[in-house]
Amino acid sequence: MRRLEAMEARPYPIILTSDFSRLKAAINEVACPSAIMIITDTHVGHLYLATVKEELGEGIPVYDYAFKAGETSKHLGTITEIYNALLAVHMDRSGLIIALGGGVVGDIAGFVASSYMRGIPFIQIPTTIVAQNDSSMGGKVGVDYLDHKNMVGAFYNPKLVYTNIRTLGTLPEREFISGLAEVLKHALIKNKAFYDYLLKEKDKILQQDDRSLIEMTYTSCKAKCEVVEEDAKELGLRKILNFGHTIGHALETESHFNLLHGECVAYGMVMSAYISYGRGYIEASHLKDVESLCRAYKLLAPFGEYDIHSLLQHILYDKKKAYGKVSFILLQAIGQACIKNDVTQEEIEEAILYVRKTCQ
Ligand SMILES: O=C(O)C(=O)C[C@@H](O)[C@H](O)[C@H](O)COP(=O)(O)O
Ligand SMILES: [Zn+2]
Repeated sequence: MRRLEAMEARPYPIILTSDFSRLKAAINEVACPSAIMIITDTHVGHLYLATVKEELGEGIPVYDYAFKAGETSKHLGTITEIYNALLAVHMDRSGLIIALGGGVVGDIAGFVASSYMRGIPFIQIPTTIVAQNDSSMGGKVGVDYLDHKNMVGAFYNPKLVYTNIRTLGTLPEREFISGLAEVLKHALIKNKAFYDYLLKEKDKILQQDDRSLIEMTYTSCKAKCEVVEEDAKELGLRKILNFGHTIGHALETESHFNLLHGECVAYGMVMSAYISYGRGYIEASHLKDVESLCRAYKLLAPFGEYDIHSLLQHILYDKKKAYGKVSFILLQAIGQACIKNDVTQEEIEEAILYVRKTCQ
C-alpha cells in the first residue's frame, strides 16, 4: 500500500492499494457520516457495489444509485435524478457521497456533492486508469452541456481517494490503454525521470503488475497534485494539465466520442510536440521521444480522415478561450511544458497533417 497527501493546504489522503479491505478504516479517518449514498453506474455497480457495501458493514444506512454507464449520461438530467434519490432517503449534510467508478461517475457524483444542500462531503473510489491517475484528484467535477464537454461544473475536492488497482483487471483493454495517455502526459509535462521509468517498466505496467501499477499511480498522482497545489482554479500553471487536450477535445467531438478521451489526448500530445518542434522549442529527437512513448503504450492507432476545417472550428471555440485567445500547452523539453496563446491556425493545420502522415 502507498499513501499520498494531496494538497498541503486542505489535505486529503490518496490510498493506493490492491483490495478494499482498508476502505472502512480510511473513511473513518476522514468522516463520521450518518448515512452513505454510493453513486455508481450500471457497469461498475454490477462488478463492485456488493463488495464495497460489504466492506462498509451495517452500522449506518448505505444507499446506492446507479445511472446508465457512459459519457451520454454526463448531463444535468442525471444530476437531477440523483438529487431526487438523495431527497427520497432524506440525506442531509451529515451524509456522505461515495463515487464508485470511472471519470464520468466521479465527475457526476462530485458535482452532486458540490451542489446538493450547497455541498456535502464525498469520497472517490476510482476504478479506471483515467480516474485513478487523473480525474479523481484535483477537484474538477461537472457535466457536459449541449455539445460542450465539461461545460458546467465546480472545483470541489473529495475527502479521500481510495484506489484499489485490482479493479483495473475488469477494464476493457482499449480503455486501459487509452487511460494511460494521461499518465504519459504527467511524465511529459512534469517529470523526465518518470518518462524513463515508464519506458523501462512498460511490459510490467501493460501486464498490470501490482507493484508497478501502484508505483506508476503514485508518481502520476504526485505530479498532478503538485501542479494543482500551486493553482487549484486553473488560472495559470494548472493549464499545463491540458497538454494534448485542446486538439484532443476537438477530436473527441469530431469523432462523436467514438474515439476515447485518452486516444485523442495522445494524438493531441504529438501534435503539440510537433508545434513545439516547429518553433524550435524542442529537438526532432524529442518529438520522436513523445511518439515512441505513446507507441510503447499502444497508442496512436491509424488516424482517421477527420475534416481539418471542422477540427479547427472546434479548437477555435475551445471553452478555455480567454480574451479571444486559445491556450496551447507546448513542450520545452521532455518533462517541461509551457503555456502559449499565440499558436496559429497554420501551425495547427500542419500538426494535424503531420499526425495524419505519421499515424497510418
Ligand atoms: O485536472 C485538470 O486540470 C485537467 O486538465 C486534467 C484533464 O486530463 C482532464 O481531462 C480534465 O477533465 C479536463 O478538464 P477540462 O477543464 O479541460 O474540461
Ligand atoms: Zn484528460
